[in-house]
Amino acid sequence: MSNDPTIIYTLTDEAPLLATHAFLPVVRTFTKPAGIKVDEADISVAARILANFPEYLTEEQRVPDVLSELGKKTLEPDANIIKLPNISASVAQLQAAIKELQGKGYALPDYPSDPKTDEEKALKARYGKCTGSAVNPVLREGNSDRRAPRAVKEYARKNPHSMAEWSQASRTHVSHMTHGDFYHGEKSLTLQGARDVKMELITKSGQTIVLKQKVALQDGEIIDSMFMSRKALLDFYEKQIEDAKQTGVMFSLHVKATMMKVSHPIVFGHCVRMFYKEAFEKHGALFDSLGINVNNGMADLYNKIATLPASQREEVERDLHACQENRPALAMVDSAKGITNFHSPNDVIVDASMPAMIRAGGKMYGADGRLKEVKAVIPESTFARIYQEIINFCKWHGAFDPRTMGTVPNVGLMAQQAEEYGSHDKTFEVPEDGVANITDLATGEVLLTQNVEQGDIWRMCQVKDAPIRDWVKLAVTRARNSGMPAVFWLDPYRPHENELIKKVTLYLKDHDTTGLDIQIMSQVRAMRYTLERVIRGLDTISVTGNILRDYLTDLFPIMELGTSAKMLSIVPLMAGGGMYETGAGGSAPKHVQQLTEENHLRWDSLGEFLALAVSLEELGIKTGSDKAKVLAKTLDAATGKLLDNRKSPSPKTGELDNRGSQFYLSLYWAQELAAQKDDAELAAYFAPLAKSLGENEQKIVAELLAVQGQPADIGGYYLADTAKVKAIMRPSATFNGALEALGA
Ligand SMILES: NC(=O)C1=CN([C@@H]2O[C@H](COP(=O)(O)OP(=O)(O)OC[C@H]3O[C@@H](n4cnc5c(N)ncnc54)[C@H](OP(=O)(O)O)[C@@H]3O)[C@@H](O)[C@H]2O)C=CC1
Ligand SMILES: O=C(O)CCC(=O)C(=O)O
Ligand SMILES: [Mg+2]
Repeated sequence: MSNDPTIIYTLTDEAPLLATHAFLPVVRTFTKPAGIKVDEADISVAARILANFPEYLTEEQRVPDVLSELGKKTLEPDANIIKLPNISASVAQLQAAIKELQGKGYALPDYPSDPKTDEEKALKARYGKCTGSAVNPVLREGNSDRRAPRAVKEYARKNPHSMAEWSQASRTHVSHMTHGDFYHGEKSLTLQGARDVKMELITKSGQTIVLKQKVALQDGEIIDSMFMSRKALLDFYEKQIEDAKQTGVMFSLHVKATMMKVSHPIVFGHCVRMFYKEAFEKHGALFDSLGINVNNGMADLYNKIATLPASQREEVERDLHACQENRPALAMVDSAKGITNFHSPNDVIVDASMPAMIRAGGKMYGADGRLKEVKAVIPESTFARIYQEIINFCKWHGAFDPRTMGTVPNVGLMAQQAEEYGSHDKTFEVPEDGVANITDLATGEVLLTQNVEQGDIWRMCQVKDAPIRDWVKLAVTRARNSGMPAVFWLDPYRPHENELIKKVTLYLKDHDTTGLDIQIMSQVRAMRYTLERVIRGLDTISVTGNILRDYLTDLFPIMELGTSAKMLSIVPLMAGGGMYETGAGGSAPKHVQQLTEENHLRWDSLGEFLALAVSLEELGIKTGSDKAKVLAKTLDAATGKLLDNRKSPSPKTGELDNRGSQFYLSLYWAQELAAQKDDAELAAYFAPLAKSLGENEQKIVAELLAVQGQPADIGGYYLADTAKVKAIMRPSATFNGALEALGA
């Protein structure tokens, strides 16, 4: 290994991966004269599957466990990682990926959706490592700093995106549980001294079932024990479904089955079964025999009944339709294709789906392709209330105006698998009625206890002390650097957050906060306070736990900028390194479809441009490389110019797309470098590129546009053919030649 300063660039999935294949040669061309190495780390879902099953593969097919290696790298002070959004796979996506890999000659075992033997159970658990949010928790060894850079905010002010109107008469609302959910029965404590604990269930009959053998806890760590009652959840669903039917609004369920990969598929499945109650009662045995698990969505059911003889299948379909007749209309994910809210648990992901609904004036698409008012069902009340508050606000004040609204950056507690998002290995569907205890392994002392019933979802969450200290420090630093007030969204009535408040109050004393406006407010008050400021054009930092970090960093960017893809998303790693995420959004599967059908990639790499500039700046500071700093400064200027000149990708085929936008970024970056006075060597180095790209602008754009309008074959979805992707993503011989002239 050389000691050259290195940026590690992740290769992920779908649209971001496609864009990366075009962008990496640009990055390498520009960083080369500063002696910066750019390494690749393939953390795609396909690579993660292959890394997990070496014994099924030939020597040549095996791949190293890049994700684990990258996870280790985040603990080193010189880590500099650009992290693109990756697929957090649902079971259906996992199965599709396995099928594609098998078809490509990788002898992977089938996914056992209904495991019977111990061997099958072990296999399912092994595949489980590749599902859900399997990447981010491994890499996020730091807290989160997400904001709209000034240039991006200014651009949005000058070029406002569409915002639908809100009516005061809108019947759209949020429904959440009012008892029996995680919020209402939560217990929490801060540990005095390190301990090892186990999670056990003492059943009514006196039997002890150890659900988790050992969790090693640190001194000062906050732990919570909470459960969701199955009975309360089912009652809640029944009432909400009926209420939507009676009042004539559409029903839509919003969960986060990707990040909450154990609990939310169960929460989702109960809703689907309740909606189709009569059909499930009638055909329960048949569904079991087919191995149907609606925790994976109705898509799984329809796929499995397709194997039945026609008459039997038709009967089931008739019964499902009969249920629909008596139930409210469902919000659609894709009305043209008849895909409902229940199709797959990861089709409606709450952090993005609720803001999209609010932006659309509180409406979602119905089966007839028209926008309609909805009952947004978010069972867990813990965070659902913020959405009702913003809905109330919009009904009263109307839609937000991107031209005048203030900005809401976020400082989020995230490090070391903080809070709910780190709780998967400590989440259980309770097998029998009993008492669920978190018990000290050495002394037998019961730390937290809950009375639970069969089918309840019980979990333990943790947040370590060091990440909390770091989060408070980051909040103070951001408040100081931005001059904005900072609000900790913490609710003293929630046991966990009450423990956090104690620590926040204490750790704030470690810092000089003179002249800063730092407050602590419960979520609903914090939302109201922030929104009152937002409509007056005032900025407010939200300082939140992990879930609200996720929710708010889609919510506010989608209102302010139209998308969270334009966010700067930094993870200052606690060990001293940095990870730079690109935006806050996901990988938008429909973008790939447009590319393969029409050879147009609408994905906007702006988040990547912003991330790279910060990555270069940090690398410059840490390694004392003035050249890296110049690269950072000029890249920022080029990004500003890209926005001013409106060279972002268009969603429409036949217009400038991701590739065109990358070309303009390269042109402006080269021009900025050639024009700057800080480093004469770099100016001279990039002058010829600036000239050739400038002179050939029309020709390159024409070459890039010429390929659009026809299908493009990338040789796969989860494991595309890299050579094909590179050829498709780099169709301009003139642009490629100009980069190659500098040795790219
Ligand atoms: N950090 C990560 O690794 C994350 C990964 N994900 C994963 O991404 C997938 C999709 O998740 P979903 O919740 O639908 O969120 P997305 O952010 O992918 O989708 C919401 C919408 O935002 C727009 N969008 C997002 N990013 C861009 C971009 N760079 N350029 C242009 N438009 C963009 C698209 O809208 P339109 O085109 O209509 O304008 C898209 O349909 C899932 O697999 C999820 O797990 C999700 C969030 C973060
Ligand atoms: O890891 C994931 O699945 C999604 C992450 C996410 O939505 C976020 O961090 O904003
Ligand atoms: Mg998110």
